[in-house]
Amino acid sequence: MAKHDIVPDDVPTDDLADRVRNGLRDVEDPDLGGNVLDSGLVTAVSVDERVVRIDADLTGFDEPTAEDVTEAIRRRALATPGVERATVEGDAPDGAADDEIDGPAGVDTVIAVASAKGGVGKTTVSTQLARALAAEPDHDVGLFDADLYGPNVPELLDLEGPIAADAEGNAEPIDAGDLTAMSVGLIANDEPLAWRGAMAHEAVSELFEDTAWGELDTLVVDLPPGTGDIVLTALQSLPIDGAVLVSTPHPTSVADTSRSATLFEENGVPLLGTVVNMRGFTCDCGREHDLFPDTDVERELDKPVLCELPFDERVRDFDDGVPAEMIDLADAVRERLEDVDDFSVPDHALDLRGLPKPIRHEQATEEFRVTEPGEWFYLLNDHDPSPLAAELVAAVGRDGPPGDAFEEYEVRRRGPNEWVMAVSR
Ligand SMILES: Nc1ncnc2c1ncn2[C@@H]1O[C@H](COP(=O)(O)OP(=O)(O)OP(=O)(O)O)[C@@H](O)[C@H]1O
Repeated sequence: MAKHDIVPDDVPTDDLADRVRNGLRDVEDPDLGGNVLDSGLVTAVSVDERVVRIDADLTGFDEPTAEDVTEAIRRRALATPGVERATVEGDAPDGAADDEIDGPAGVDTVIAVASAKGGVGKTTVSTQLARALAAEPDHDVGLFDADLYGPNVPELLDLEGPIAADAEGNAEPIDAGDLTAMSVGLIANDEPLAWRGAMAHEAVSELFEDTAWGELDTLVVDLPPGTGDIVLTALQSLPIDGAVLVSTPHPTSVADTSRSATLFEENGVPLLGTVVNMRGFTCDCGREHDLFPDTDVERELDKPVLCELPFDERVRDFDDGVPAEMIDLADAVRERLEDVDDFSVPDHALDLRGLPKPIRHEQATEEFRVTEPGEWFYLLNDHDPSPLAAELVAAVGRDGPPGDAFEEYEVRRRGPNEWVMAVSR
């Protein structure tokens, strides 16, 4: 029988938090002995109507112990007359942290530029996009060249090392006119770049994290090409707010770009759209030629085309003013960022971060079961919560994929260690 069926309605809720606290004195702290309240393991108990939230400090425990103690706390809270639901939220147990790195504190927005293949104009687009964004008054922009296999930004912007360190020992980005830049090329000393998996991942994330970016409105990241491990780890570890894909209109390039789009979406990185590069050219007689008139990139990728660039010297000119197409691209990127940002998470969202994994599933399904049809259910997690969706579907007696089983269903990554699932039954 469900808990709320056996609790009389006249149990007063005003001192419910005290009664839950008293009950928690029955639960032993497996580390310090004594009870979880006096030992400081439970740091707060709060009540909203009949719903109890208990904050617990689970650091110092291994995962199985954290799981046991969390469950004991939750069950004891649920046994308190008047409690309808109980959730335990806490800091992660030792060893539960993942690979994701925190974003630079002073950087507002991180935009990644990616391509399925090398040579399609990714670096050209990232560099021009950074220049175009920096052309807006009072908009501070950085450019991070994470393309390990072809770090061409120093060459394009005429940048040279050595890289200086600030007082904390962090690398100072190089002044590149209207923007600041950092490149793996600046630390490689012209050596052949034969990076291997783990080393490559560390180089990208460490340089990103250890650069003293300061206060920036936007940081543009030129990712390595492809859909391999390095791109995957880069997009999982860097706090990317939105990604721009660069493709030529050639059908095979579009097909490869579609695979990149899937990879980004599967990893919760919002796709802002595609830049179609080298779409056509204007010949000496002044006539414009579309090289692939039959390719409709927007339809094939089902993503907005942010701009189409001609094959033209102006596009790769970094000395004079920023080409008009790039200013339009910067506007389109800003507009799309507003669309994808439009996803606010209410305070009452169920925050599963820091809880042992088996407990997370139970808490999520229990909470979800008692949401009313039509009511939104939000949960926060520190990694992709999509696998949980099938359990939510089953919890309310439905079947099929969550997109079909629910009225609304969306999963978004909002930054390192922060994923949101929003469901309306
Ligand atoms: N629209 C364009 N018109 C003319 N030349 C272009 C255009 N876009 C890119 N290029 C040129 O094409 C070449 C490849 O571009 P770029 O280096 O930007 O590609 P990439 O995808 O970053 O390549 P890699 O993966 O090798 O770093 C460069 O010489 C660049 O100047």
